[in-house]
Amino acid sequence: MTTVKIGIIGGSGLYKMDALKDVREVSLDTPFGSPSDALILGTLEGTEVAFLARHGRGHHFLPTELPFRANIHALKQLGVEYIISASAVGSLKAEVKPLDLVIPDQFIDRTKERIATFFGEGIVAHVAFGDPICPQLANILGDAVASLNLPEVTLHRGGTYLCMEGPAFSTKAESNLYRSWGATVIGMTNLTEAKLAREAEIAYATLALVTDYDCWHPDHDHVTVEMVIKNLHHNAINAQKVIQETVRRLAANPPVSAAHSALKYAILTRLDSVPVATKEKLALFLKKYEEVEK
Ligand SMILES: CSC[C@H]1O[C@H](OP(=O)(O)O)[C@H](O)[C@@H]1O
Ligand SMILES: Nc1ncnc2[nH]cnc12
Repeated sequence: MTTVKIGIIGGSGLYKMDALKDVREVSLDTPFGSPSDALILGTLEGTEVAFLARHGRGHHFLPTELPFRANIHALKQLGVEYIISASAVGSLKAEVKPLDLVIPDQFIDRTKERIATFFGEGIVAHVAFGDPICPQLANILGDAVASLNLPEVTLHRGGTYLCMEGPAFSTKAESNLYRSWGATVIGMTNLTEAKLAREAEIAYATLALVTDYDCWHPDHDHVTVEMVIKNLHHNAINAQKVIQETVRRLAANPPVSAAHSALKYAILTRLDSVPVATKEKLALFLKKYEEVEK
């Protein structure tokens, strides 16, 4: 199979990358079911990348229904070492305006109905997640945004992404609570994805595209899908420019990331005592450590 080091996960409003060349589709199966859609392989700035529409190209999956594990496993199967995620978010701070770009460096978890690990069924692992976003990849993403001088867009490097369950948007009381916690933006997808990427030893960073002020701002209407879609169109154009520039920089200088060895000290279970079926399911993640244990 082709090896692809850079994966792109497109969120709401980013269902394809127009600049991709030599485009091919691959439908992959995984021990965790089927990914959200076929993976789109192609070259961007001369570098082979894999693109996946997080909710499917026709936006079929609720955040809760997303096959997060299959998506990350499928990217790992291709050889992906870096994931650039693009996501629509609401702003929880006055200075972070719709159409601004945020590169979060932290998460707060308010999800409740998701499986956010590949482990279990006879194997226990606890990955470090104090820095959930790869700082090196986030820097490259930030530098790419800064170099583009996008009109009317402010870049915010760092910030906390509060990940809620959805699908309904927040109540005003919730939105204000998250503001009191210091959260910067709110969305429904990225924390789960970042955790699984870490377990899969893939460096992960997010380009968060602000579409609204959620429902807390006294001078702005409460978020609606109509509002999000209107701003997403503009955001999707910016997102593609940023991703293209990020891929160019990343391919020229791929950084070493702590994420690439996240499992080194995380697995508590002796691999020779793991049930065969579990070992087979996780073979893609464990093979490098099995050789060490032998
Ligand atoms: C369309 S508004 C809510 C929807 O948008 C965000 O999606 P994504 O993170 O995939 O860009 C948010 O998380 C919700 O899923
Ligand atoms: N206000 C909001 N809350 C949750 N997810 C969002 N995605 C875009 N805007 C959002």
